[in-house]
Amino acid sequence: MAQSLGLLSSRPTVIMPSKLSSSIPSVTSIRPSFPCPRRLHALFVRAAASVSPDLGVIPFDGAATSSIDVDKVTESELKENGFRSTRRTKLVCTIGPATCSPEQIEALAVGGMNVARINMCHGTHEWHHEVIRQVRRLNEEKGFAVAVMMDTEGSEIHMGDLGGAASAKAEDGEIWTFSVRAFNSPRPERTIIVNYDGFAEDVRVGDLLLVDGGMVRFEVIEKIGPDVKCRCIDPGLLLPRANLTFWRNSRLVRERNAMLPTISSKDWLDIDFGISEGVDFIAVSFVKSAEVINHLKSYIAARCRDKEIAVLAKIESADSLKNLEAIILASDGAMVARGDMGAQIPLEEVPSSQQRIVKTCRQLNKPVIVASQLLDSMIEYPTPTRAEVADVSEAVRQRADALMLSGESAMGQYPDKALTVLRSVSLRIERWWREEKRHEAMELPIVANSFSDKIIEEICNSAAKMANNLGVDAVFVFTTTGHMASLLSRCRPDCPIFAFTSSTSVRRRLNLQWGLIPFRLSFSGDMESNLNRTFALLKARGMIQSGDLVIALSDQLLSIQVMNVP
Ligand SMILES: Nc1ncnc2c1ncn2[C@@H]1O[C@H](COP(=O)(O)OP(=O)(O)OP(=O)(O)O)[C@@H](O)[C@H]1O
Ligand SMILES: CC(=O)C(=O)O
Ligand SMILES: [K+]
Ligand SMILES: [Mg+2]
Repeated sequence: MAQSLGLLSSRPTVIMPSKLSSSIPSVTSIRPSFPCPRRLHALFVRAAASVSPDLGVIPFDGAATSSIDVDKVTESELKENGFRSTRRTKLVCTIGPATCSPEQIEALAVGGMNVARINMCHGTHEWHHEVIRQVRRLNEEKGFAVAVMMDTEGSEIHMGDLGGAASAKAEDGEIWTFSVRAFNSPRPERTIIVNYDGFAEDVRVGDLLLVDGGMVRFEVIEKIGPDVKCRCIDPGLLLPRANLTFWRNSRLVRERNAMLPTISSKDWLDIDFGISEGVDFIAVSFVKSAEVINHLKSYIAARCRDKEIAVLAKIESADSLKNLEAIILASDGAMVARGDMGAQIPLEEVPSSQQRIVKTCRQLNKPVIVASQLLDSMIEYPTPTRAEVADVSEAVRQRADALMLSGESAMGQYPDKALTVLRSVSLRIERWWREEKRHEAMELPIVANSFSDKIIEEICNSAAKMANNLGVDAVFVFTTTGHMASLLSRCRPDCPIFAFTSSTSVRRRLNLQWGLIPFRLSFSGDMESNLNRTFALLKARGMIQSGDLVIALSDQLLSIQVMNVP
């Protein structure tokens, strides 16, 4: 069932502007017949049009005005449970062998996936292309707004694949060889290929070699040319292309590998691929400084003028924590990549780093994802551990924008169940904290760097405060660039935020941000008519009801209105 319905059309097809047939009523005939909304309080903050040159009025597009894009899942959630109970925390799923079929991707979307992540450490461009195609098809045919995030490999040291094996078990006391040799013939047993040529020179006998942040540990016992012999001291499962770090005297060793570029030659090719595929986000692994983010952003800007790709900084190294504020300021968002982070800083420092990153992102108005091992045991088991549920709750309580599944959805046995756990824990914890009014207010510094942005920011702060004080059902924001919606999200109001944008790509990018329910809708500079039409469209689909109290904002008019749905 298609999810882009004309107001008066019951045709079960997607109505794309170009495909609208003459049988669809014209704009004038679909105007709702009820009178304009009764204003409880009408507050207009109008500023001269010149303050915001980028907020031009979108041409009134007759064809597109008759429809609104929303997916069936959002629609039925709103219908059945009302605004208040919608999930605010967004969910990112890594797509892998367990979830790459069209049916599996759809099951994830239905289960609440907001962003699909593809990890360029694995798979071919053809494989990733097919995944992206499936996500796009789902969006077009079913009205979803699932964004695609490409995650770069980065040039940190990692193992090669395991000669086709899905995993290998390393037992206590076993001797394994780590080598930079290229083996043509079948490789000898217990041999692991390392991607970094300087490996044998950099390690020393006595060093500890940590696989995957310490999931398996080895001690270096001998170096023979390019081969490094190691004894397993903490047994475990080796996974293909797992990350490797080495430690000396309890400290992470940063030898020449510290000089490896953040974006490798292979990463640049992957980024070109991502640009050509029109991915929505590029997450950069092992960011060390803001420069690399600035460099990538100008690279992207020079190559795609018509579409925007947001750049997310993955915070997973000691360097990235050192330069945190500058990196986040330069980026469009960040990821707390706890997997590698736990291999680069002491494990006991990971929780406080997470809290610091989440807070910094919120203050700087950048979306933040908490990632890795949230439900790790669900790779193998159908129920999470209590500790995992507590970990998910903590990230929700910190009000991170999004939570991410890695192995749980990429190669685990219970991807859908893992997503259900994230969804239900998020909903429950959000409601609990909201009802008990347990959230501490956070000081939100001004992020605007122009006067027009400052106006928008003040409007959002005031609207969020009003929304809480008046107990409104939802804030509606008509946003061209998405910026106003994200500033509202930053305030983390008690009610959900309906974000209307005429751009499908802005809609997808907004889907990563806390509390936003993004809709695609063409709108004009005339708020009266925008509101009437939006109310009519949403009411026709049962998503709002007469009497609902809403606050409506527009980034074109710079206005705040409070009203009951007529
Ligand atoms: N496209 C893929 N093809 C095959 N396996 C995959 C794919 N994506 C993920 N996996 C599997 O899922 C596991 C966990 O996912 P993922 O690699 O995303 O973890 P991660 O810790 O987030 O990675 P990284 O730190 O490299 O970004 C991987 O070790 C791999 O076995
Ligand atoms: C997600 C990721 O890259 C990590 O946790 O290391
Ligand atoms: K990666
Ligand atoms: Mg990582």
